[in-house]
Amino acid sequence: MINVTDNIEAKKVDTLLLNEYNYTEDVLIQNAAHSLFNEIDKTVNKYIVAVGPGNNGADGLALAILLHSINKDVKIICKKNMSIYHKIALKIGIPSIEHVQSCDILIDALFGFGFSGPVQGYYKELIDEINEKKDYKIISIDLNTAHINSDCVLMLSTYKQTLLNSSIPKKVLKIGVNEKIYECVSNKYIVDEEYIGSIKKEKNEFCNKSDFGRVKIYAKKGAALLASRASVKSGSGYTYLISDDETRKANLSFNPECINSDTTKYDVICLGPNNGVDFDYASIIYTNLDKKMVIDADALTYISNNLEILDSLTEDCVLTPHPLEFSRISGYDLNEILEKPFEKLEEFGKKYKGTIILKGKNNIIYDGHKFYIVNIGNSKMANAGMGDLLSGMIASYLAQGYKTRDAVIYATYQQAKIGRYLSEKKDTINPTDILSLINNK
Ligand SMILES: NC(=O)C1=CN([C@@H]2O[C@H](COP(=O)(O)OP(=O)(O)OC[C@H]3O[C@@H](n4cnc5c(N)ncnc54)[C@H](OP(=O)(O)O)[C@@H]3O)[C@@H](O)[C@H]2O)[C@@H](O)CC1
Ligand SMILES: Nc1ncnc2c1ncn2[C@@H]1O[C@H](COP(=O)(O)OP(=O)(O)O)[C@@H](O)[C@H]1O
Repeated sequence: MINVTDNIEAKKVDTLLLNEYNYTEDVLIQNAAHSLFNEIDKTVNKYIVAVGPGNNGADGLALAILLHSINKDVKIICKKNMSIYHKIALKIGIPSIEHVQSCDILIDALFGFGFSGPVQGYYKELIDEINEKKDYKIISIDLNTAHINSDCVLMLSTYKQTLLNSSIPKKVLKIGVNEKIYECVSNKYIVDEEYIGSIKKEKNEFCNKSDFGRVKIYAKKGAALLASRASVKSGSGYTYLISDDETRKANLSFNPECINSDTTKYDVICLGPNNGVDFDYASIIYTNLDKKMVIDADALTYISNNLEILDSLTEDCVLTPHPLEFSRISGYDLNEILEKPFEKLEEFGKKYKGTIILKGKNNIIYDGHKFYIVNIGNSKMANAGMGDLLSGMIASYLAQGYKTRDAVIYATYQQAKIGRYLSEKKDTINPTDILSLINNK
């Protein structure tokens, strides 16, 4: 998985690599430049590198030197940079220009994580000029310098936290440092295919349906159909729906594999999708504390009026709020949650047991120790019922024996991955579209 760092953590990584592991700035800059060089489009000819005063600028200069080595038409705009790469660039004849000219790619190597706003004077004027003249593609190194209209950001070594809220295309490039080294600095990770592959459970040839657990869902209306169908399709051995007559009747034709009656034998309960807020969730929760539990939607609203329930939750409980539901159960201000989701989840997670997922573009999963971010979904998925579907999927993977945290990660990733696949074909992605593709190879 890829570590996520805010600016303070990125600086700590820098210090750690230099002081504890004996890397030098030059080794890191060289590694960064080679990774950038490998990634950058070399089918075009004209490049301009806008160079800032620090190491972000040095990365840009080292890249310019590599582009020059393969005879590309590369120029630099550099008012000041004390690194050796500036001297080399000038010595080998890379032209230094003062104003932006026509080119194919402009590389923004002005500022990285060492920047602290606002930008004024010379750099402000240069940035305005870069944005104004734009007949080129702008590629930013590590972070897009304030207000630059970047087309792509190539992050170095870690995912930069501020870019979680940006829709600019981006990629993390390795710079020859083992990711485990970052673990003592950051506990935030972007979930990737590699991690999903490592937690995926394969089915034993001699298995039986009872090996894949029993899910009992308390839900009503369309939400009940979505959650229970998602549980069935994600592979739980048995799914039971506890609901009203009308819903069960509809479920019979929509979801024939689901069992429309109660059971005393089950491993997981999923509480809440459109189940009403006047239901007695407290007694179900208190009598099932030995089971795994997914608490969603109306059950979360009920808890916000019965907060003492939070104290009894176990490590095997999953809360699945969207930001407003999280605000209701935590008492935190909604804007504060949106601005500082990690801090707020940590504050909440230190008080109560279990795993929580804060849903949205960035699904942030916190298990009391680490944050796992699933950010491959898209806004076409923002419509009612998506959360109900997710609850059913999480319950299903819990029943199949996934660790609590991993069940949430696996379900969220599968849902978002289908959403990503469908986004190429559709403008709106409904939960039923996702349902039809759950478990497809
Ligand atoms: N460790 C790693 O993982 C690796 C990191 N690497 C690279 O290093 C980058 C970080 O480098 P960095 O620390 O030198 O900071 P950087 O972003 O170049 O800016 C600092 C300069 O900007 C100046 N400045 C700041 N704000 C300003 C303002 N508002 N207006 C005007 N000036 C302002 C500031 O001035 P000062 O505050 O010192 O007066 C200083 O001169 C990182 O993003 C990545 O690209 C790679 O090389 C390889 C491995
Ligand atoms: N902008 C977005 N980008 C990606 N995924 C989104 C976005 N908005 C919502 N989602 C997904 O949709 C679901 C929203 O859940 P929720 O708000 O509880 O929906 P509902 O209550 O209608 O079931 C989550 O799984 C989330 O991942």
